[in-house]
Amino acid sequence: MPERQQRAADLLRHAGVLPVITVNTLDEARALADALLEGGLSTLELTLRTPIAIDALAMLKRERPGIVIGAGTVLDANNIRASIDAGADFLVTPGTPPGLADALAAADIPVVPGAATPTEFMSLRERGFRNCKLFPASAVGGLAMLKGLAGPLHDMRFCPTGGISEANAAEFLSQPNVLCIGGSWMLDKAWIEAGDYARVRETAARAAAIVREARAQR
Ligand SMILES: O=C[C@H](O)COP(=O)(O)O
Ligand SMILES: CC(=O)C(=O)O
Repeated sequence: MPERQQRAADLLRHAGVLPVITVNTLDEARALADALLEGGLSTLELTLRTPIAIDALAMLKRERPGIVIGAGTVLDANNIRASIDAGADFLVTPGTPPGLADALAAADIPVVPGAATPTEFMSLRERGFRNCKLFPASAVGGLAMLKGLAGPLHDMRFCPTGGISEANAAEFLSQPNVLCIGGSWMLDKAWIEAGDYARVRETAARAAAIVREARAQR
């Protein structure tokens, strides 16, 4: 577990921003991944919310080996198995009930289990997890929640996701217990429907710049 924990921490810290993408076709997956990569975001979370998701994950790992891809919306052991078989580099969950936590602890891959309350984070900590997702971050207190967790859970690090935008990204990244922020603000549904991938690329580039600036100020 500690080595996998270190790998999870390293890849989140390296990413800084984790775009959360949901795709409906393989072409859309290619176009979005390319736009994010061109914008400077080479790590992404691809959610298992659509029927094509596992095929898209496998295709991207084959065709875009330079992109680090986490499977998101991992809800059960079947999702874990399918994601690993498709080549996922890591796994992300929106929440982590005990059975899923056990299955994640047994999976030989970096994982970022999600939770929303101190008690849930403490349950994950008991199983050895130290790098977790705070979801849905803004709805459960956002920055105030992260500051509150920093004292008692001082050895835990977080990837807040949910409600983060270009406007508040820097503030989240400036929290010492934040390794990375997740979100879909660079993947606006209307831009995707319009095929406006340039807008995705530009917003991704601004997100990458926010990470660089936040790092320079730490
Ligand atoms: O389901 C939502 C994603 O996890 C990211 O949240 P967001 O769309 O508020 O950035
Ligand atoms: C909430 C999220 O990003 C997930 O579905 O894993």
